[in-house]
Amino acid sequence: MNKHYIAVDIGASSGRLMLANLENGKMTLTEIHRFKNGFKQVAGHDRWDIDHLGAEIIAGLAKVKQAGIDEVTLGIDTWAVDYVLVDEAGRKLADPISYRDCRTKDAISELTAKISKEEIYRKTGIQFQEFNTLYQLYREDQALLKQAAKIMLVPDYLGYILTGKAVTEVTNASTTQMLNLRAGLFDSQLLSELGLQADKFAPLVDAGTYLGPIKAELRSKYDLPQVRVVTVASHDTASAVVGTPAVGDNWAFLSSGTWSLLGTELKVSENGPQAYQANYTNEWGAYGTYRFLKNIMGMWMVQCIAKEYQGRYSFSQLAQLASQVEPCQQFIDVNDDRFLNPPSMIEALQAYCHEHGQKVPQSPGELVMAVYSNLALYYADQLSQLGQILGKQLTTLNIVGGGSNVALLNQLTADLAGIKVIAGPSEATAVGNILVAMITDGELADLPAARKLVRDSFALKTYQPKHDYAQALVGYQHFKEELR
Ligand SMILES: Nc1ncnc2c1ncn2[C@@H]1O[C@H](COP(=O)(O)OP(=O)(O)O)[C@@H](O)[C@H]1O
Ligand SMILES: C[C@H](O)[C@H](O)[C@@H](O)C(=O)COP(=O)(O)O
Ligand SMILES: [Mg+2]
Repeated sequence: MNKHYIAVDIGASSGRLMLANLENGKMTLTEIHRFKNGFKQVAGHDRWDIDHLGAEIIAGLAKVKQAGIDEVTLGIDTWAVDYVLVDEAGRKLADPISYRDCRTKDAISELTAKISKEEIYRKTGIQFQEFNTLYQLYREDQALLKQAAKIMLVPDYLGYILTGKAVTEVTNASTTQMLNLRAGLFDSQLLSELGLQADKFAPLVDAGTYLGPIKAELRSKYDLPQVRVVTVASHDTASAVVGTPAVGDNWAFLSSGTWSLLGTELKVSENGPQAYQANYTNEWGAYGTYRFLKNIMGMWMVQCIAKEYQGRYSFSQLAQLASQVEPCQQFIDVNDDRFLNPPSMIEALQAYCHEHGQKVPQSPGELVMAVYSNLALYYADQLSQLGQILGKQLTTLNIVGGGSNVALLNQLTADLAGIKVIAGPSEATAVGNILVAMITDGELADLPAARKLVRDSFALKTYQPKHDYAQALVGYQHFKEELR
């Protein structure tokens, strides 16, 4: 492949530009640029620094040019649900508010007093999370919303500032909980509940749509290569699923990053009563698929612990400390709302254990093992529920993302879920981003061919169940019953 592909993958904790090369039927990824992401309190809300993210993309592209590459194809994927309000002149009206901001507290109960949860789920098939765009817009500053010409989801906004072209890519648009499954459009009733018209959003496009060239003024101002921007599966989890090296039909994925997104890929959405009761979501995937998944709190909890130790321990050091601690010494519902954005994760974990009569973790290793153990218990529980809802026997769990680097957690998950775990690639999101651009360019035929390339290119590790945690699993079920 004499073409160069760049993935811009911006997760909640970090962003990266990854350069792909294809030789002898194998893809290699080179990290060109990595930068921190995160939100800060600005003007009364937790906000992302969207200009910083734009500047880091430019900085990464300048490095590509300095490396002697004059022409690239680029895709952008980021976290979901959050948006930028843009005026008629295309200027942002404010920095985007983070989904972890408290402004949407109790918004679901308020909005669903007007239109029932059952009706919203029948229309959209999307999980109820208070941070969904639907509730953010419901709580948005109405004057600012009126002043806005367009609502742009974060990756679409970043594509817009690079090219001047505005679109709304569907994998990420589905996370708003405003897309109607049957119509394939923003639902008119939900829009009217918000006092919005459909043209408040740019036109919907499928993943893999060519967006346009980078603006000439950016190229000259920053000495950048020629850049063709393709709107890929712009929800990072959608790209992660594309990049999952799955084979056959009985597989589940765990996109393990700031969030743990556990689910499987469907050809037809599943928004029946069982899925509704279990709060599973039908986020749209690339190529007409659906990502039937559940959000689990994820490595966010470890990120917070690491931050509270002022970065004294790297993530691998924390995993090493955790490996010296017996697993499953306490039971914690990792999806308890208190863990979404606590002032102190350590205090939240310890208070939870006090309240529920569980052994209180104290040391860094005990805290991280408590998180790993209860993430793995939650994964095991959800895999069982996933199989029941879909009536299928799931035999393999593909773990991708940064969390797939944690051998201890991969093994614990295999043991507790009694399932084969295949770990990697850790940068599956970036890989999936590039695969969609390659399919658009005709460099790859389709999704199965793309996933074969992933299997042929990246070292994957397999973990078979080998330790018996029957007692912990029984204890966890009792703990869950007590929570009800
Ligand atoms: N070598 C490692 N050892 C332990 N944990 C790791 C390692 N590498 C990554 N992680 C975990 O993966 C997380 C980052 O995953 P990543 O997919 O990059 O997140 P995101 O895309 O949400 O920014 C870190 O917060 C950390 O918990
Ligand atoms: C808020 C959403 O649920 C979140 O964006 C999730 O869908 C996601 O994609 C998180 O990706 P990370 O790479 O930040 O874990
Ligand atoms: Mg990510």
